[in-house]
Amino acid sequence: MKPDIKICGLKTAETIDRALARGATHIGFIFFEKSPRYVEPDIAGKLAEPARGKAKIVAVVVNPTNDDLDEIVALLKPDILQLHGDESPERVLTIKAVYGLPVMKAFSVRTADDLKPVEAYIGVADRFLFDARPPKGSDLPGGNGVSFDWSLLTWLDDNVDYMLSGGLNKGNIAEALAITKAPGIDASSGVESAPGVKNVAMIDEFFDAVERANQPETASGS
Ligand SMILES: O=C(O)c1ccccc1NCC(=O)[C@H](O)[C@H](O)COP(=O)(O)O
Repeated sequence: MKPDIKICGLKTAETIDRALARGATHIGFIFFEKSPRYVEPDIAGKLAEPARGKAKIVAVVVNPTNDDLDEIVALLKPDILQLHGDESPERVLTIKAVYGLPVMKAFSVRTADDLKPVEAYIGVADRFLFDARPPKGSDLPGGNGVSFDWSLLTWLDDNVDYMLSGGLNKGNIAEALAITKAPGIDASSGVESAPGVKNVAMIDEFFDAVERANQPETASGS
């Protein structure tokens, strides 16, 4: 089955249009000021308008305060909040109750142990996003362009709904999907020509690679 496809860290109308035209199911805006993908909430709100009703608008936040969320929710009107920090299950429940929005909880993965905390969020978060653990020295909790061992996800129960993330690009997405059968995928650096600079040709190439990976195999001899 074709996975949901999220293009994250968008900052321009041109790249949002291309992601939508190619069938992105989710578009993400980054509200982490140190990121080269950071956008002011009011700008993100304007950029997101063409996507409304076509793709889910995702606000990516890291350990947000209530004031942060008040502003982002008012100006962006997201469909989903992606919590990409150390938010506890209790904090996730509070955020869901206050804002009435589904939450996608991100986890940084390098070893099997990194998946143990997931259990406490089952039935709490609406979806998970499994990203690679940031490399040493990185200031960014996400958007580092590095992958993790995808086979770690094969233990997951079929009813754990998630997006696979971390260093996905046109060259590795077929293998990532073959190993994980992920119900959703997320790409950022892999469709950028420089940190924070999305590239329409690379967006096209990524979607082309996903389409190729999803073509049914033709029976041999037919
Ligand atoms: O992308 C960022 O700059 C970022 C900063 C702070 C928190 C999260 C961030 N990204 C979240 C995402 O969903 C990215 O798409 C994900 O980490 C994958 O990024 P990449 O490895 O570059 O494809």
